[in-house]
Amino acid sequence: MEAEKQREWGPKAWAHLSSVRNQSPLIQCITNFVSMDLTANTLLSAGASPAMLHSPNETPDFTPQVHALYINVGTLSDNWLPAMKLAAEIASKFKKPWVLDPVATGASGFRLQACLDLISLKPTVIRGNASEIIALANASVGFTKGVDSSHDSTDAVEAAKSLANSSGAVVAVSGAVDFVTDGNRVVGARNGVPMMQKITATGCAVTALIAAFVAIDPLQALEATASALAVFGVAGEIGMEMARGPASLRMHLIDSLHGLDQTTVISRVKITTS
Ligand SMILES: Nc1ncnc2c1ncn2[C@@H]1O[C@H](COP(=O)(O)OP(=O)(O)O)[C@@H](O)[C@H]1O
Ligand SMILES: Cc1ncsc1CCOP(=O)(O)O
Ligand SMILES: [Mg+2]
Repeated sequence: MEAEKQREWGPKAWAHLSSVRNQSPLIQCITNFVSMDLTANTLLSAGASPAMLHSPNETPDFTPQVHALYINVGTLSDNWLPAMKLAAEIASKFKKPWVLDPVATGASGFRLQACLDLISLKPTVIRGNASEIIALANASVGFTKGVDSSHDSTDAVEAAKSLANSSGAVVAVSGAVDFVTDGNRVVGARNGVPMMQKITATGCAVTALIAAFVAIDPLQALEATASALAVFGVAGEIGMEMARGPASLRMHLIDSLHGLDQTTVISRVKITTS
């Protein structure tokens, strides 16, 4: 029964990737300075259309036209926060899915409060590493080593369920296993390689990919999120076969994501219901 369920995920993940390629959803990204390049290139190599527009002067015109919005607080500053909140409000008003990456949310009270305020604007999906999801679920500063996690993803499954229940969002915790939950169901995506942690902004990039997958399947956010995480992980695995270290993995990961075919996705995606 479990093996049968797992076999259903490969075609599902392929269907999501194919739809992104066919529909090329427009994704507005309000993201950090570190991640802009990798995020835009990840979206392009998956077939989506990234746009890094963040001015509150253009958000009222632009956000209603996008297929999904991505907000990432990685290099948060006072003047960017109102722009993020405005974009989230407009996305919610126009029923556009939007996705939050709460980078280093436990690092300061300012960052934590910013993320809690953004979560009150009803994101469709929240994706963080284990320390970020634990900090949000506890609404407490601490738990984190800057932008990197000091916990394993398995440590954060209960926190993820609790955050999903309190926020109404699908919550994903990345790590060796990427867990995705709506507060009730929990699935685990078991693709990827540890070297992905040695490239800055892979977390940011996969959250953007989640936004693209949710853009083309907004009513099944859990399935779209798990598919995006698994597909990104498969691209990392194939990239690692050619890489000599983090810098070449970054290049090969993007190439592999661009070149993924049906047979590869269906045979390599590992998603289980836990
Ligand atoms: N130990 C690991 N094994 C396989 N993949 C991993 C591992 N750690 C992280 N990843 C992958 O790296 C990407 C970034 O995740 P992570 O490092 O947890 O996020 P962040 O960069 O936000 O801290 C995700 O696609 C995740 O699945
Ligand atoms: C290093 C760094 N500092 C602020 S944002 C950022 C990038 C974090 O990227 P990720 O969360 O994907 O590792
Ligand atoms: Mg991160």
